[in-house]
Amino acid sequence: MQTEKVEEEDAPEEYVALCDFTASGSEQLSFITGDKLLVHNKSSADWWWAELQGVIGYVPASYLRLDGAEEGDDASLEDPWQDDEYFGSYGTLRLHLEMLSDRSRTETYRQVIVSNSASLRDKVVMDLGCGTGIISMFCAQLAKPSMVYAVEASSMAEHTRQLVKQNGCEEVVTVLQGRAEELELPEQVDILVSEWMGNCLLFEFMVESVLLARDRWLRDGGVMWPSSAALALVPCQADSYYTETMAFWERPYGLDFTPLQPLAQQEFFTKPKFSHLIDPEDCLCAPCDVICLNMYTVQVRDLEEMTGEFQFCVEKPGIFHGFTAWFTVLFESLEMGGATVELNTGPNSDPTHWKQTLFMLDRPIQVYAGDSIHGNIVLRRNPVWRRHMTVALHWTINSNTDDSQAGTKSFPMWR
Ligand SMILES: N=C(N)NCC[C@H]1O[C@@H](n2cnc3c(N)ncnc32)[C@H](O)[C@@H]1O
Repeated sequence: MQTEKVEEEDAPEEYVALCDFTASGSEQLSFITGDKLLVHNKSSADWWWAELQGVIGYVPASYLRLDGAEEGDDASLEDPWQDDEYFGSYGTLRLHLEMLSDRSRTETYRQVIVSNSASLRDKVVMDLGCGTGIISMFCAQLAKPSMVYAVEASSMAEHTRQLVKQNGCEEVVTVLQGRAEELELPEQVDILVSEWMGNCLLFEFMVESVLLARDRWLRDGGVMWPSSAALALVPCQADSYYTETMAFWERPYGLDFTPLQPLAQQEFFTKPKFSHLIDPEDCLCAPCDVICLNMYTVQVRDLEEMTGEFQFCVEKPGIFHGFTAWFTVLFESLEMGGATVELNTGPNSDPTHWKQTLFMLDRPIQVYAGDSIHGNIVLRRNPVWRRHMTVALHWTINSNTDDSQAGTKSFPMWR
């Protein structure tokens, strides 16, 4: 006898919060570490529909663990650094091809070596996260250091050894495979050079490895390349992105699809848009540096939460769709008074593979010349997923034309 399988509505499951979460929109649910949430619907891998003390909303799935499960039970929490996935991705050519094809990035590092070639003579260098070894081979070809330790944790290292030999650099360059902060070097280094910057400067948090290696292997008076880093921010228009992802639903093929707009907002505006190429014309005013890192003094603990204030004066009327961020790094000269080299990934410089990062507000706001937009940005490192962070923006618009408006929004990157 055929019995009809009755689809049981999945009974809600109880999860416990592993860390605090601050909602960035009315459809999300805030909670604090230890809160017990009832998950009613795992609507996507990243966001679940849950209830806390009678209130319902979206919550980030990665912040939760099934109640009663032990720390070790959750395989995905085995490695908060996600090293297998992370170094696995760098064991293939795709990302190295992208980085090597970025001429602005790669030529800047070459220029740093060339303009310091005399001072590099007889120096000991560490190239942290050398990838295919391009920076190390620039050192060996364009200067005469006594030794370059090319450190690479991914399986690319074995190919890097071959490239070093293929290019006649094996006398100077030693490739070491492993995490830089765990490796034993035979000596301290005079220069720690690394290309560690991620989207929005910090994503991947490879910078933590650079700081740990600095503390362990850079000799007193040694040089960090980059020497400093700054995150820039600007209020901006993003009309084409808004039109493509939100306005589109107003009259597609003469139909009214506006009921999908809340979904579009959740899907397209909840996370930052990486690889955004902002047109300089879309900047509503001059950018400002909101976070600055001195690579000699910044500490790993400082990376947990970084806050930057901003005060913008709108230079032209337009639509305030959101904020765009990018970074600049500086390479100080080895010679006193020598020229500093800059790598700027902003809209007025040669484009790089990082492009810029766009943070879309939930709703566009008309602004006028003379309006002020002030507030702050908070980069909060994910307490569970150590390569991820949340970027929270708080702003107030004071206008002579309109009533003042205030807003706040948190963007997970990515967990
Ligand atoms: N955003 C970036 N510039 N990523 C570059 C990352 C490169 O450094 C390597 N890498 C990242 N972290 C480490 C580390 N702690 N130790 C050694 N290599 C590393 C990674 O395998 C890749 O080849």
